Amino acid sequence: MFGVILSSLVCGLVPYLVIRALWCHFYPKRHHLQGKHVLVTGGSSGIGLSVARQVALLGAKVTLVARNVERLQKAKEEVESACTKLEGDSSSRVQIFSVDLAGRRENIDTAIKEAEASQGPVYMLVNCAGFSRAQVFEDIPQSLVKELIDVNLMGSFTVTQEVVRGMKQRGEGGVVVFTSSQGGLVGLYGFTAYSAAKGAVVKLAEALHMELKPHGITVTVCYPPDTQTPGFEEENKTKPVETRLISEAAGLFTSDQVAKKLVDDALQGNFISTVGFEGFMLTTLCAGMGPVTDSLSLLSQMFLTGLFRLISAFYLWSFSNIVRREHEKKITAGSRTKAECSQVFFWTQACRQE
Ligand SMILES: NC(=O)C1=CN([C@@H]2O[C@H](COP(=O)(O)OP(=O)(O)OC[C@H]3O[C@@H](n4cnc5c(N)ncnc54)[C@H](OP(=O)(O)O)[C@@H]3O)[C@@H](O)[C@H]2O)C=CC1
Ligand SMILES: CCCCCCCCCCCCCCCC(=O)[C@@H](N)CO
Repeated sequence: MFGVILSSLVCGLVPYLVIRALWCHFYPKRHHLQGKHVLVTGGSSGIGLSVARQVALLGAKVTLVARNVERLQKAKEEVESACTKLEGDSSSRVQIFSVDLAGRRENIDTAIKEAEASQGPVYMLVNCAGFSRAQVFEDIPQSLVKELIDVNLMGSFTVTQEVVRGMKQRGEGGVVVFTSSQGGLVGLYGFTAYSAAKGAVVKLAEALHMELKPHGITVTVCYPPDTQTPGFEEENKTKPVETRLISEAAGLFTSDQVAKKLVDDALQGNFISTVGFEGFMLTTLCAGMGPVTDSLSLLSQMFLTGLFRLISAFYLWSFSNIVRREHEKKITAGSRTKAECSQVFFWTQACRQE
């Protein structure tokens, strides 16, 4: 009986996913970017840089915001050279601003005002600036918790506040994108501080979506899995083995794959954007009472949540196996060291006695 239900669900899933992929591809876009101003925070590297390249290729004027000036300059050249085949002067297409989004609010406000003064009002804002650090709970210094929240949550909050004010006044609609993470939907080993910061971004986006809907401004949240970027390389230098093994369950993608899906979803006005089958299952399962932006996603959530909850139990079981195995390894290694220590102890004692 259970087998019949499960196999019919799985058989239904394949054609459904094909229809879904076709729908997403051919569904008409709600927003267009030709000649519009797109501001990308974290646009000098990784996912943000890929987003900047994609929107520039769609004819947008782009502002990149980050701290390091050399990386910004290099990113500007990269985006401009990607656009050489487009009509018009590509050198005036991209401008850069060096601002610390975890820093003083006046600097952030001034940069946005200057960016709008030269490229026109921001039509699309992509909050991509952020970082992650994985560490065991009790080892995380307060300063790191604060920094993770300041950059990932408060940075997005402040920039969006400033941009949305203008968007609402003009009444011409717009797009706001937040970058959370799959680790913002499920709390993972090593990500106590990071998951908290990225989870908060999701709730900020849900509430803002409700406020902005009557103004024709759509909100999208991107939930990337592990993505090959300089930020990811940095995270890997100190990441606990448990975090690495668990995260690997959702696969590894390129920043172009994540950015392409992000831009497609944002232009269609979809609230959720993710890549990969695990991403699809996770965002469907965790839809909760998030906004309904397209009927196909609502359908998946209605019919697949139960099945995906069951599947999640298997994933969680394998995750706890990873954690237990690593825990046992540490205990064995620990007791071996203790045994070695005591051997050394006896040996030195014996030497002393001699
Ligand atoms: N790569 C991954 O596996 C995943 C990434 N994400 C999220 O996607 C986003 C992009 O990540 P990714 O492309 O990997 O990161 P990168 O480190 O490659 O790029 C981060 C960008 O943000 C900028 N930035 C960081 N801190 C600040 C700050 N305080 N003020 C202004 N700009 C800042 C960086 O420039 P500069 O340092 O010069 O300021 C850089 O342009 C992040 O929010 C990340 O958490 C989510 C899930 C997975
Ligand atoms: C039906 C249920 C399906 C469940 C699938 C579960 C898969 C969970 C894996 C979560 C991966 C989290 C990666 C976070 C990456 C990240 O944010 C950092 N790399 C940032 O740099």
